[in-house]
Amino acid sequence: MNAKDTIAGLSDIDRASFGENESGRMQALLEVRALVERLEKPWETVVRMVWTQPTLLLTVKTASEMGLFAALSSTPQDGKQIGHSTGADPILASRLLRMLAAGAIVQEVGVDTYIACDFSRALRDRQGIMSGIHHFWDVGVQQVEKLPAYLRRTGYKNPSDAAHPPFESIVGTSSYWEYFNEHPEARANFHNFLSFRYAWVRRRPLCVDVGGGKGRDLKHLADAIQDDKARLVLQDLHPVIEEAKKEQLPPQIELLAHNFFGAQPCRGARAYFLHSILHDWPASEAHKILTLLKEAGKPGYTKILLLEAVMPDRIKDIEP
Ligand SMILES: C[S@@+](CC[C@H](N)C(=O)[O-])C[C@H]1O[C@@H](n2cnc3c(N)ncnc32)[C@H](O)[C@@H]1O
Repeated sequence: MNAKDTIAGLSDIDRASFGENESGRMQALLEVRALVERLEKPWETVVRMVWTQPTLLLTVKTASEMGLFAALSSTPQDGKQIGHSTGADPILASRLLRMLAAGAIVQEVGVDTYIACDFSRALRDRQGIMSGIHHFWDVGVQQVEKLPAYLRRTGYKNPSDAAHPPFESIVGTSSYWEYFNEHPEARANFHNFLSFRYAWVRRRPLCVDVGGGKGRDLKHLADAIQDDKARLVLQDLHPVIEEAKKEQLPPQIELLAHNFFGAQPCRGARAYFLHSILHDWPASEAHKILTLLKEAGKPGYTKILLLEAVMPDRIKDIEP
């Protein structure tokens, strides 16, 4: 097959090509990323990292706040019309729309003419997937800016003091969770964003989701097992549990404010589940969290289930 045919074949592939085959879709994504790395020249890679991606990110943030995604529809409109309907300078609206079209976030259908696409429609909802972009502004931007200087200052010592993490010096509070106590809107952005993550589902009659956020995983578990007698317990810090109460979770999910550095009140569970918890803590704190769960569990019966993204020793061993 020549290069032209190969490229034509690639453009026929999209998410729908894989149906329910999630692993096939992930495998294709890894292949495509590897293809980009093989094709890109170093200059192009750096441009993508320092210009294209940050610019796209700030354009999406600005477009959301301007109401630009809400102004788009399936009827083609030019930048001027869209600018007028949002109250923005039409020239600025056109410039942002061109950037969004280049990033495949809106669809360009003619010169300076655009329509909404599935992704831009999803971005209309401030509490939807867009909350991830706002979350990055809440706590990500400062880290991008200040972490290199922090590490330089500390002589490139691996951060392992849970009481004084880099976050404290960069953002000013001792942890994300402290920061969220002082900024409930930032906490809402974080948990709204997490609600979109893939869910963990296993058939177990009793599960305590430790640091389970607003209950996304337990809700999927409850839906999957369809057993309203299964006792499922959602635990997180008090303010998060208060947020979870607004989520209309299935009735068999009990909500319990609990700090995982204290003795586990729910004893002898079939499973204690920790999704993206341990990576937030140095080894000594992770050890403490697990020890408390081990003490609460029933020997030979209880399982502690960890779901974490783990870097393989070699990048080439990444599994979809
Ligand atoms: C990265 S989030 C993961 C949330 C959820 N498991 C998920 O996968 O969507 C970490 C969670 O740990 C919670 N958390 C942080 N410190 C905690 C503590 N000391 N006790 C209980 N939960 C805590 C946070 O509120 C947050 O919901």
